[in-house]
Amino acid sequence: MKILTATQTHQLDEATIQQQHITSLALMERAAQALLRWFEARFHADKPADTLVLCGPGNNGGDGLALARLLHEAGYPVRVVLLPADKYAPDYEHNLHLLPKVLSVRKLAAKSLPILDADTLVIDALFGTGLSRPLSGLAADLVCHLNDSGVRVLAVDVPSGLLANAPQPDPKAPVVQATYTVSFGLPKLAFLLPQNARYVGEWHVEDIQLSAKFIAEAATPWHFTALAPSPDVQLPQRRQFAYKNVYGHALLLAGSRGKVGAAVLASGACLRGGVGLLTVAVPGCGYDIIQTTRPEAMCLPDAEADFISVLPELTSYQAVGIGPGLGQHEASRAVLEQLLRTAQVPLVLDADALNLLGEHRELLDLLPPDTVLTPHVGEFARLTEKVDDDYRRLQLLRDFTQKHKCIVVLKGAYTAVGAPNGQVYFNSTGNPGMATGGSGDVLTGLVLALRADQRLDALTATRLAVLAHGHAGDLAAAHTGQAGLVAGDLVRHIGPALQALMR
Ligand SMILES: NC(=O)C1=CN([C@@H]2O[C@H](COP(=O)(O)OP(=O)(O)OC[C@H]3O[C@@H](n4cnc5c(N)ncnc54)[C@H](O)[C@@H]3O)[C@@H](O)[C@H]2O)[C@H](O)CC1
Ligand SMILES: [K+]
Repeated sequence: MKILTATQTHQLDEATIQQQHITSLALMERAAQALLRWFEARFHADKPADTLVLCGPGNNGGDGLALARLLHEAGYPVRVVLLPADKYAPDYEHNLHLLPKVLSVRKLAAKSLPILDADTLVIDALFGTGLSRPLSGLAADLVCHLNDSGVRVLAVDVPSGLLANAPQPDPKAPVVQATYTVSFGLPKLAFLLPQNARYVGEWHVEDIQLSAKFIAEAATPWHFTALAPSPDVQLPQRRQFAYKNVYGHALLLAGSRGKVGAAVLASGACLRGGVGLLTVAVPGCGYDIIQTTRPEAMCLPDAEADFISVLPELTSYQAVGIGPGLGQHEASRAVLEQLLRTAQVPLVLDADALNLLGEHRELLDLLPPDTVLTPHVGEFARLTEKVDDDYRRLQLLRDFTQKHKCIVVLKGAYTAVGAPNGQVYFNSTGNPGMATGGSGDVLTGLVLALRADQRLDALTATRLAVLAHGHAGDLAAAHTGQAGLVAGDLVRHIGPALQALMR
């Protein structure tokens, strides 16, 4: 699913109107109907005692007016407050005239900000994608009043004051802190960034049949990898007569004294990820552990007891993963360097392999094309630079993957997969329960399994692994709850998660 800019979103509206031979007013009515559908599904069981619709002067306000009418017709108690302006959008004017006369409609004045009771539900239809400058004056006062009141807010399209796809030009200007945001057609980039979570709240996208042709042709680096209604990336069925070579033989280098658990988790995920064969290279102290916990895997113990010091001979493998629990011993750094210099097969680098790269950045020039790196934000900062702004971090991600021709999985909520051509794919699955030790090791094992799979290209394999990892987390959390989720639960749910991604 593509993510478009505010400008492209306006063009998309125009294209929809032209291609479908409808008026802009009819498209606004569709948007309002979609909002009503969401509203009824969410609130039918606990109807708000009071719904206050705040309308700005543009089409976002027009959506609000149309929704106020529909809510009134559906029997909800509704009040409307209008933000005064020099000029109003034509469809706003039209919907204002369509409001039933019995509805309470008043123009906002500085001295009479609306009274907000705890059980009021506010609909924020002040500004949408047409926001052209930070909020000021009466609009800013109203938004501060709203945020201070602590009432529930449903933002129409975007929380007012928030730009859809760019950082806030004035960090001091207020932005609506919505409880819910209901948007149209496609998600907005702003929804996916941690720095905006407190404004966006729980977000949803409602279909309003926007032009599929325009969306297909639109150029954008941003994508959202959805699981439903059908997965954006799919795993081919296993063939009845396929040999295990099709699924590849993977080599995993992982573990050091006290961190052999990382090797256990990553190897479990690799096996559950459908790899044909798995060999795990561990320090001597990990031999019995791997042989006992993962009898399906072969094990190569290192001569050193506590860390990995020798790169195994590589000719039998279709993919190699390195990093979980590896430690940062100089001998292990040398193994990493030798791997980067000699490997002829896909590589997956995680955890301490990334920390070693960060410490020895000259090694970045050795990365073979399509190598997959799986840093969290801290590890990514060590590879690039520390930044506070999420938009800036996304730019660094695109620069890094294009410069090094690699794939970076930037882990977090909405994990971003950056491709060598600069495209970025945000993941839709997963939950906060996955912020727990070992979760990343599981992802590494799963990426490794799918990189060894001879049927998949590098980007598809990586996106599939990220989608399945998050889905496994969602399936697991349904049993354990988020707090009770541990990384081993993810491994156990990889099978069903991959099954849901089957073509
Ligand atoms: N496909 C869709 O997404 C649809 C979207 N719709 C809705 O339309 C808005 C976008 O409407 P637009 O008229 O372009 O912009 P806004 O309503 O967001 O605001 C424009 C309005 O406000 C003035 N303005 C801008 N910034 C400020 C400011 N900081 N202070 C004061 N005034 C400001 C500007 O000059 C204009 O007058 C979209 O979000 C959807 O909600 C359609 O209804 C249908 C389909
Ligand atoms: K809004």
